Amino acid sequence: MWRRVVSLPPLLSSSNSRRLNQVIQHSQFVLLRFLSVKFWRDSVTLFNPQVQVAYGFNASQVFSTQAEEGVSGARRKPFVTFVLGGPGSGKGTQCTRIVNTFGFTHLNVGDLLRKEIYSDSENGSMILDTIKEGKIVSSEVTVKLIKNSIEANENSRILVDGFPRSEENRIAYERVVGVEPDIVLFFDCPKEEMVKRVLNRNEGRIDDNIDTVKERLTMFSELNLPVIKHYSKKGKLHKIDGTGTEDEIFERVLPIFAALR
Ligand SMILES: Nc1ncnc2c1ncn2[C@@H]1O[C@H](COP(=O)(O)OP(=O)(O)O)[C@@H](O)[C@H]1O
Ligand SMILES: O=c1ccn([C@@H]2O[C@H](COP(=O)(O)OP(=O)(O)O)[C@@H](O)[C@H]2O)c(=O)[nH]1
Ligand SMILES: [Mg+2]
Repeated sequence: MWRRVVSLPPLLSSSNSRRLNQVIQHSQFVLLRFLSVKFWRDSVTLFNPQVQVAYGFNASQVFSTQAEEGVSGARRKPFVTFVLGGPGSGKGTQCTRIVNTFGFTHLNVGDLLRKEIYSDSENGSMILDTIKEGKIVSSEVTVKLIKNSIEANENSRILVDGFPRSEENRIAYERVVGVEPDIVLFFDCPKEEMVKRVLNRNEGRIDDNIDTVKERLTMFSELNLPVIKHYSKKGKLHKIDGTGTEDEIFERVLPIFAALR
């Protein structure tokens, strides 16, 4: 199109025509450069992790969402389930079943913290001491680990196992992540049964001993039960009888997720 315009005017002398041609070619070059720099800048911005964090998305999520949702392209936030219950109540065991049946991703927060101990991170020794004592690791550390894991995850369904363990944990999560969980499971189990299970767990955990489990049960009653009450008031809580065989308990879990399909 540019060339056609240039070749049009017999009204111009050949030197004027050449000059006009040069001007137009230069304009074309400037325009192309402008467009390619703009495209490059937009791409860099989109893939910049800080920008992604600021806007609460990552590029892979944007693109997978577009694939999932067709034309709308709006980001769909993951469906997050918090899984709560005392030590040994069967959270991890039932999460594995939910993953296998409903395709969730399992974020075991205790495991995330234990990984920090073995990865020589700056918080490793503090986390080790806290777990050994049966206390709760500071929200600053835990929420960051959870947020990073959720952001790195491509699955739209996530189980957060063993968090929040206190109201302070819950409030920090909601402030940093910016959303509440969609539903909350609570495996309700008598203390004697929980102690029996923990002492038989046999996974070589430093906190699976009678002194730590006693402290964990105190922490559970004082700090975790208020979180459970909070979600109950909000209508998000599914209280599940955590006694009986693993199969029997999973039978109680099934309808909760089947209803979401
Ligand atoms: N219904 C059950 N009956 C007996 N033992 C169980 C049951 N569910 C889980 N366990 C066992 O109890 C221990 C604690 O279960 P786990 O899933 O790790 O609980 P949590 O994550 O709540 O601490 C594990 O050794 C597990 O195999
Ligand atoms: O959000 C969490 C989850 C775990 N922990 C620590 O990690 C320990 C083990 O947690 P895990 O969920 O692995 O134990 P479980 O309840 O499954 O026995 C807890 O006692 C706490 O010391 C914590 O501080 N905050
Ligand atoms: Mg567990």
